Amino acid sequence: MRQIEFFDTSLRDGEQTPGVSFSVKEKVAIAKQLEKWGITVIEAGFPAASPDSFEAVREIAAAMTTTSVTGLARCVLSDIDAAVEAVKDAKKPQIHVFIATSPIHMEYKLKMTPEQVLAQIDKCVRYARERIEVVEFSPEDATRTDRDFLLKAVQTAVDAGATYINIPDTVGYTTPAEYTKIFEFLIANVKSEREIIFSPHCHDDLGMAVANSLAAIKAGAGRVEGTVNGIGERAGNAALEEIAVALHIRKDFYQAESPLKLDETVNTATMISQFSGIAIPKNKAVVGGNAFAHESGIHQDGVLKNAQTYEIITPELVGVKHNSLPLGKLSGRHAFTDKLQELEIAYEEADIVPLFEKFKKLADKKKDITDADIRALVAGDTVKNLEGFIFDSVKIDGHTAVITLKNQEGEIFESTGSGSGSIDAIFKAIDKAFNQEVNLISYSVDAVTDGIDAQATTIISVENLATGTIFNAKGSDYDVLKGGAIAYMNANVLVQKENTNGKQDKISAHDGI
Ligand SMILES: CC(=O)SCCNC(=O)CCNC(=O)[C@H](O)C(C)(C)COP(=O)(O)OP(=O)(O)OC[C@H]1O[C@@H](n2cnc3c(N)ncnc32)[C@H](O)[C@@H]1OP(=O)(O)O
Ligand SMILES: CC(C)C(=O)C(=O)O
Repeated sequence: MRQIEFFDTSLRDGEQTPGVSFSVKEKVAIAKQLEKWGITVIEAGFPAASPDSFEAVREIAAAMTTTSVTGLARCVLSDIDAAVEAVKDAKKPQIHVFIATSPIHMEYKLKMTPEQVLAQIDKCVRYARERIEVVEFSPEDATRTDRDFLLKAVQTAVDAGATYINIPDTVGYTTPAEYTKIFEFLIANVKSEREIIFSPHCHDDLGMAVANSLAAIKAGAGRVEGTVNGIGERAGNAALEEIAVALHIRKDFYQAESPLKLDETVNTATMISQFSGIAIPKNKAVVGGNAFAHESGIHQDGVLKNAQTYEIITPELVGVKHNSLPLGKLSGRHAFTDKLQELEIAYEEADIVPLFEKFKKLADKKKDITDADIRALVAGDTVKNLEGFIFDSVKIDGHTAVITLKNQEGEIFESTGSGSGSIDAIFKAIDKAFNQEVNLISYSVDAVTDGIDAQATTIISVENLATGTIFNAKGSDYDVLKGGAIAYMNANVLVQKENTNGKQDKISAHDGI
């Protein structure tokens, strides 16, 4: 099996992400984590860019024990001097020299002829190689470079002493099939006595950075460049964690493996996200929050029976403790009962159908169903056992409320009330529906779950004016008004029962609901 070298440029190209700037201390901490992860070479910065860039590369070079450290330099002697000075104390120092070779870059940016560019490559790679043994050369914008000129540029660098040839897709322009041909062409035609190692360096402008990098590996590249979480200039670079996991999962196809300790992947990704301030998208491959979450009923059922039905990557592989089956409107009964068991909620088989229906109604309105939601849903469900009315809906129009109640025969009662505010109007509507003398003693609302769409529990105390008995009742819903209406209706049901069955002792919320 071929071992692919992993070259991480999170601290150089990754820091070119608009808005990202790592402190020297952060860079050293990241480099230590990259070494723990198993990265072969860290491009620690562009030493000529600023004193801090230089200092970070110097400190990282001194701190690494097994990982190679390189610094980027233009084909400018003073840049190479700065890079050499910064990496020279590394146990395994390298230098990375680049110059653009595409017509547009040569003519408009460098204002150099192709011959001048070739002469500069020869001079600068030789200069670097006289100072540091391992030199990498990059013909910038290689994928928009004329193939024959690209071969000349690469051959010039190899003849001048470069060991590594990096073929950057600087503007994310290439495709897997085209990039494959470029690598096959160069590998077949570059002449050297020494072993030359080729690498892809891909940007994600067309969303193909990882696919292009993998295509290059398949075509014979022995090293791959990229960043953690794919951070980098514009749309970013190829995400190294995705490449490493793709090699691992599709060993059968790539016949190549990464040196990474994959169970350090999530730790590394989290650190980069925290220090860069760039959040990891939930749906990102390998390290996104949803990478091991199964939402829909058919998937959840499959995963409960055998995780491999819908999981090609085990969460443990990349350092995640376990997968998750978040409950939502697309969940099925298997996942719902699994959650009741996980939360150790006792239930009768007969409860499952009505509880599940209630859960589905809640899930239609609330995106993230949390454990607390499930507990509140099950606790509040006892209202169905009460005789009399079941709350159906509430509509508010200004200070007027229209409530709908259903009795056990399925008959619908609508009642309207007006008040000084929404709650007052709802309670007046319920008073009318029950037509009994009730005095509201206290009313309080508590958020019982997280988020702006959290469920709230309303706790109500009322006095039955006919008997003087105090009743407590509660109601839970994601809609505070509806929760209040349910609580007040529950209290009224208790009052109605007493008026029908004779005087009761004071009834607490738990007794009542
Ligand atoms: C594709 C990539 O990611 S390349 C890496 C990008 N990274 C950076 O740019 C690092 C941060 N950069 C910097 O701090 C600065 O740009 C510096 C210190 C490198 C240079 O700053 P300045 O000397 O002020 O030049 P400036 O950035 O304005 O322009 C770049 C100059 O380098 C030249 N140049 C660009 N690339 C190369 C190269 N590979 N080899 C030689 N010259 C180059 C440009 O033609 C231009 O030259 P000019 O001044 O004669 O027109
Ligand atoms: C310097 C090179 C490797 C680069 O970052 C690019 O071309 O994107």
